[in-house]
Amino acid sequence: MVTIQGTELKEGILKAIERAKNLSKPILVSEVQEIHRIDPLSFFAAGNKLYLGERFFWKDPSNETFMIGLGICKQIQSDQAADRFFLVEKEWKSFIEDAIIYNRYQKNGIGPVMFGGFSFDPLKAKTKLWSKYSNSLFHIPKFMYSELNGKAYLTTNVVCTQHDHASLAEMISAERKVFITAGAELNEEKNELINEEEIHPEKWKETVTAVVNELKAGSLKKVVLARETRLRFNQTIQIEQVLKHLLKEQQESFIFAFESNGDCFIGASPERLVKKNGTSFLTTCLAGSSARGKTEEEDQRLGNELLNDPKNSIEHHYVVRMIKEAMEAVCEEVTLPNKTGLLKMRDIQHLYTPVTGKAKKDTSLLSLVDRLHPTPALGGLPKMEAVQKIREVEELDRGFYGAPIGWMDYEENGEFAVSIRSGLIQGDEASIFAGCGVVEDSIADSEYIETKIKFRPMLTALGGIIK
Ligand SMILES: C=C(O[C@H]1C=CC=C(C(=O)O)[C@@H]1O)C(=O)O
Ligand SMILES: [Mg+2]
Repeated sequence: MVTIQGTELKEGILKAIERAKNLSKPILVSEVQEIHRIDPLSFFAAGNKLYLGERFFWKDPSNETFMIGLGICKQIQSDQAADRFFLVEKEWKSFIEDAIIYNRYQKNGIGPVMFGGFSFDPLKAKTKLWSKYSNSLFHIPKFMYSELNGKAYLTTNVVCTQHDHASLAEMISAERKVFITAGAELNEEKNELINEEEIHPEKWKETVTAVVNELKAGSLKKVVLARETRLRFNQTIQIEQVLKHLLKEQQESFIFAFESNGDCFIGASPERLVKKNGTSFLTTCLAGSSARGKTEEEDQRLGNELLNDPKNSIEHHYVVRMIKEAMEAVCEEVTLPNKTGLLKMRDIQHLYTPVTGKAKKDTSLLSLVDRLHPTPALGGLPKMEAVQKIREVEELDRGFYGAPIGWMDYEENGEFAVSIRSGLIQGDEASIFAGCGVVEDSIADSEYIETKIKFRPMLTALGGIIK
């Protein structure tokens, strides 16, 4: 049983109504309370009735951070392409500027937090597939459960206008009591796949070959090409079931779900784009892939082959080169290990180089997202030329796939992942996405097999592959 005192919230709401009158603008009240641990997935599921379509779920690879948001108290969204990272940051700052915040805990990821992301390329023509997601889209939840190193917190956010009344506090307290004490049951119905359609695989391979030929001839070094598989199930896909599966099978990954207007973008990405804590930044180079072995020996052999494979090494090296340069431009110091490592997930292993840096003063999280996205793990090298090439030749509307997804708090700390190994759930259908780094030595058939492996985590979690 979780008991929550509502005294600060009530006081805050009274103050906020007054402030809203004086400043003629809506005012946010945010209250943080330490609470007993709740299973993060059942908190998400508890929002199923009241907040369906307005929820998010986030877990980091260390399994030390869970953030689950229910309801939307404010949305930041835009389809504008120019300065999109800067504009989101500006709107966020102005939203929290006059906020009344009750938070006595020195932690990142509690209090006012915005969660969301960006599309891969705002200049690519948008299709119906992604009509429910603006090119920049962030939600500030009404209620957020954060679990940080085993401690649990509940943030309640309320936006007050001058026309609101003190009774708002009682309404909010009653609302949160319902889902905090409900202890939601997970729906155990399994999703059953009834149709699977790879979107034009032969054409995709032809594009890969055509791009390889261009790489041999011109100044482009690498282009990441992605494709889609469309799935249909016997019933409305149970998002909780998909998350449950990902949480169990993809523990080394970021796990995210982001609902918008009835659709849900969901995935288990092993790739960190950037994490900020004060002036410390952490980012990751992840590119170059191989299957996992069936036995310990085979797995080690495949890992060693990957570490020594020239084609995969060059794929990886381009990412390291670009990220190092981007970090050096904004950091006092940048640290990289001198040897490439391996990162192993259930279905796949990758070449891996973590990068840490101490940022120069006033380097914001979103300015670094802007600098890094897309790294050559999702775009290519040189960056602008590669993105232009993808825009021209790729059939897929990537939408939020391959782009920054994550959160930022009111002190501007936060974390973004690169949203790969992901899919878009739309009722009883879903699209899943996978891409791979095409370099001069790429062979279309091998890249095709690589994307097949990259579909597996989402396909399995959706119920499309029975283990
Ligand atoms: C583009 C994807 O993966 C990237 C991240 C790691 C390894 C990659 C590769 O080896 O090609 C890709 O660059 C994807 O999973 O859809
Ligand atoms: Mg690759």
